[in-house]
Amino acid sequence: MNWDDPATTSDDTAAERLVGASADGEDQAVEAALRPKSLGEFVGQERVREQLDLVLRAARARGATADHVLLSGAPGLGKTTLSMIIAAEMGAPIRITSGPAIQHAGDLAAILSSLQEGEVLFLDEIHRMSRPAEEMLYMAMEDFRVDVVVGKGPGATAIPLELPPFTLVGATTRAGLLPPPLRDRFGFTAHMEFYAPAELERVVHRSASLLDVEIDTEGAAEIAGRSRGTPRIANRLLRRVRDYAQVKADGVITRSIAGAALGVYEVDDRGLDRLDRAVLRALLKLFNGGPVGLSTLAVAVGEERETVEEVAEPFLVREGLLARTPRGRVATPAAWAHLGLVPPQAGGAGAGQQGLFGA
Ligand SMILES: Nc1ncnc2c1ncn2[C@@H]1O[C@H](COP(=O)(O)OP(=O)(O)OP(=O)(O)O)[C@@H](O)[C@H]1O
Ligand SMILES: [Mg+2]
Repeated sequence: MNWDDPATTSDDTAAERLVGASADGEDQAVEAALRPKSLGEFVGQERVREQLDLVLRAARARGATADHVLLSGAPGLGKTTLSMIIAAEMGAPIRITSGPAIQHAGDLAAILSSLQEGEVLFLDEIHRMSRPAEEMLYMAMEDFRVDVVVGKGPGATAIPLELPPFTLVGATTRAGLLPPPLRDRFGFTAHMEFYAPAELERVVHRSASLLDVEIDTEGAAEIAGRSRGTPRIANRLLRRVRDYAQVKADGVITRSIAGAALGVYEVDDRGLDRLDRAVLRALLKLFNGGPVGLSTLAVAVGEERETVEEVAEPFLVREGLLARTPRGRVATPAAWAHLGLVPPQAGGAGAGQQGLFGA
């Protein structure tokens, strides 16, 4: 597909973008090797780390099972990693499942009743659990008990079942979607923030050394700066830059190698990819910076509304390049600057034309 040409249409889903935050097949294969195994190894998130350290230390000192923990944050920020660290720090086994995998309360009852004392139950995408399972979980979390319903209709009876104490670690990208009774049953909620460039630099250095790749300080900074505040993206960009360094150079990653490699993959110095830039370019060039409706903008870049709204816009908004207003999408001054264009009002009549054939 050609995102540079606003007229090109495509049914591509942009799912395999290099700067996408969710895990692709290759990520899943290598992530296990790159996952920090202890709180000490976990880079950044100082506040969350400190709070969690206290929770876990106190529980250990009491010889008790740790309180239930809710991890909320965008994809790729380290929720699964932290859940494994919690188990490791408690010296406890971990059972991993997810909201969508638990469709019936019975599925959950089976898991809960087979837990060992002190075990960590990691429930990923907890906001996507079915309603009956959710209600069963309330009681399990609070009273370490479930009611198993036997039989159907008027003859059905609930048999109470005692559970061993366990630690539920729930993860969600959408904490706002959790019903308050569920949210309230967690003893501790960790809000994971996007990482600062310096933190991502440390992630890149750490991963490079695990992958046995040589990288200098500036090379790591270059990758970190394009990683959208997300360790998963930093690790993925590192792998692509490593390939480039191996094929085109001596394998050592420097600033110029990283820049050239990510240029090949069209990830710019701010971490925008072709889709992001196509949306911005259409907004600036075709609609003079807006406001323009989402549907019109989507047609202009030849994408589905949802792709523009859910794939491109969140990062553009976060970067302060695009604003969603009641009248439509509007480019900010930073957007004009990023694409090297001059906003119309700044230069008088016709100024928006400048750079029309350039950028
Ligand atoms: N603080 C960190 N330090 C070092 N590496 C990290 C850190 N956080 C995440 N990573 C790396 O980023 C990758 C993605 O992390 P993880 O799978 O834990 O994200 P997630 O929040 O569970 O994402 P999703 O919402 O998609 O499930 C892992 O390979 C891990 O190695
Ligand atoms: Mg995860």
